[in-house]
Amino acid sequence: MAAPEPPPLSHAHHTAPPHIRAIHKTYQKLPVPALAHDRHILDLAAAAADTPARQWHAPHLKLVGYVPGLQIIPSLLPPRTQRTLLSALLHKHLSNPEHATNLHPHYTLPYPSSPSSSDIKTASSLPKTTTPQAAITNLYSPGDTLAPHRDVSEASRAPLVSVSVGCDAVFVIGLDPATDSPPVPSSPDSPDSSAPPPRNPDADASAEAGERVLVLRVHSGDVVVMGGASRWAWHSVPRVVAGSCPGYVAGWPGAGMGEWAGWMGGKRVNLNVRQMWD
Ligand SMILES: O=C(O)CCC(=O)C(=O)O
Ligand SMILES: [Fe+2]
Repeated sequence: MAAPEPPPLSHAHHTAPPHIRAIHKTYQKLPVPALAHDRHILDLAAAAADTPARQWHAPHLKLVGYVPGLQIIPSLLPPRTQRTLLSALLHKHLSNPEHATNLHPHYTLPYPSSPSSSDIKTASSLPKTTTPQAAITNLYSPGDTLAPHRDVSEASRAPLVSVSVGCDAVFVIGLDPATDSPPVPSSPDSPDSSAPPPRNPDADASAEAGERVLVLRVHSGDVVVMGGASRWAWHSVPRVVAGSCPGYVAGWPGAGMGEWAGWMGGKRVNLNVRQMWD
């Protein structure tokens, strides 16, 4: 599904539509225990543990209906690849002062040895829909949020590829009925239709009003691909869930890190891969 025309760069300054801002606020404030039971959140890991009732789960699931073109690939990166990716990002690339980040003025860290280039190659075996020409590394702690926005700075319509490592997060994504054209329903034969979206009466009512929003719990190793109409969709991260980091990430990078041991146990890293030009 090809993405529509990119919005003009000036749209980077637009404010998110009210329904996206309202949903973002709701999940920013929801108590942690309530998150686990919230019936609007699509949690593919929970669904996988509950397969008979949730036949729509598939290893390479494409969801259509709420946000067309959005692809969610649960657990694409195996644990070893996630750890290699962390070493490549945090020890090799971001440790280089030439890649000035907002962390550099505050920290001088002892870095362990960098992964070899063959390890990095393995870590970058991501969907081939996008030629990686730029990437953003977002580093979150519980309490951090990413406000609703659209990524409109790229001249290419190629999908955004978003990789999660560490603590779980709530990811909100939706279209603006005032400016986004209505989604094209998929034909019964299209691969997208193999996975109907979960039923949710409230969400259906809001979807009828054109307010198509998906609230997703993303886990370590998941990859979200924003192609088609979802390429220019509004999205946000209202929540990073404390205490949800898997042990194999919390234990990275291993022994000998002194006070930094276990540091990743309270973090989420998002690698947002982009193609800038066609
Ligand atoms: O952290 C995420 O999952 C999303 C990051 C994002 O939307 C961005 O970097 O533009
Ligand atoms: Fe974004």
